[in-house]
Amino acid sequence: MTAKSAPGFPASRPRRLRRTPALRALVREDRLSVDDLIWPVFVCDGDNATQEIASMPGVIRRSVDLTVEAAAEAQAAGIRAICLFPYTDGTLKTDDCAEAWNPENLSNRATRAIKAAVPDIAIMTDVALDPYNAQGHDGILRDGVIVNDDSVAALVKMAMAQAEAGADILGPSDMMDGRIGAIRSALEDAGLCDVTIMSYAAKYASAFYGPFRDAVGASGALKGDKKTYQLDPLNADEGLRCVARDIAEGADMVMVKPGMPYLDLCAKVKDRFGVPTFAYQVSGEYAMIRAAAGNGWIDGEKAMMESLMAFRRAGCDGVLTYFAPEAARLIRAGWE
Ligand SMILES: NCC(=O)CCC(=O)O
Repeated sequence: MTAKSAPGFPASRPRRLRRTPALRALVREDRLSVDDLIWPVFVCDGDNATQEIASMPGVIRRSVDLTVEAAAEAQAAGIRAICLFPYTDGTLKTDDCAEAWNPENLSNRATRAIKAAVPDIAIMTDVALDPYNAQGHDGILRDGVIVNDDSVAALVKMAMAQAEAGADILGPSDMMDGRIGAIRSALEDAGLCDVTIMSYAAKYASAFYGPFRDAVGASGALKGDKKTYQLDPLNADEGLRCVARDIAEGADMVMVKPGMPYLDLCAKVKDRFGVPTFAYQVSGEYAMIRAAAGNGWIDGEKAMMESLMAFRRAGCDGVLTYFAPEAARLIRAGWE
């Protein structure tokens, strides 16, 4: 369209509109706003406790009390939503993953505490069994096989405990078949019809999740890989079919994950379905930018902001990013 209607040189000199900051601002096609950011936070046990995560410099785990403080600070910075990830002690990991639906588990305690103190920030929770699974998988493993339907039954119990704790957005990240429909009907049956679901709909089997597994204490536990449930990085059509299915089953929002290597999927999802579309800029993407910046190889702030703008350009309504507090600060300071 643009190419067909564009006049040739010298009638068209696109650099005319790039000459000054004012002209560039006038014709800028999109904006990155603090409203677009969801901040993933890691929660650990203890009081007034923080723990560093070696593979994610600048990211820490916080005890529930400090997570509440961080949520209040995030809200003051304009961030609308945080996403909770618990670091689960090894002694609580079992083959049946029962800690996942304990109403008093770390994630549910954090949700209640944040809701009580910072009621306006949206809380997203992670629905997947891996933090609670002695086998490190997102589903239940039997005789070396991830069993789909029993995993879905466990995920429903987990999702319901999170919804009852006050989560605003459930984020099923497990990639089992049929979990969105099962969670949606359980919510309806329980009268929790306003709880939203952001489905990790197109989640790829990716090497970029490595630092996250350190952050939630799952790296040691995982045996094998997740290729029987997460998507093959070469499959775009299959990703789109999963998105279509999850929307049909009751997802309010969908996510593509990881983010930067899968921007093509983000654009296709938004174009094809027109639903609220999010990307997860995952731990490995964060770690790469931080590591390169830490070595002086790239300008960390510029690379971070450019990476986040790319999600908007690709059509995403928002992005889950560990950079959220830093990006919020720069956006509010008028970053261009
Ligand atoms: N279910 C959440 C994740 O797997 C996050 C991955 C990452 O940040 O690497």
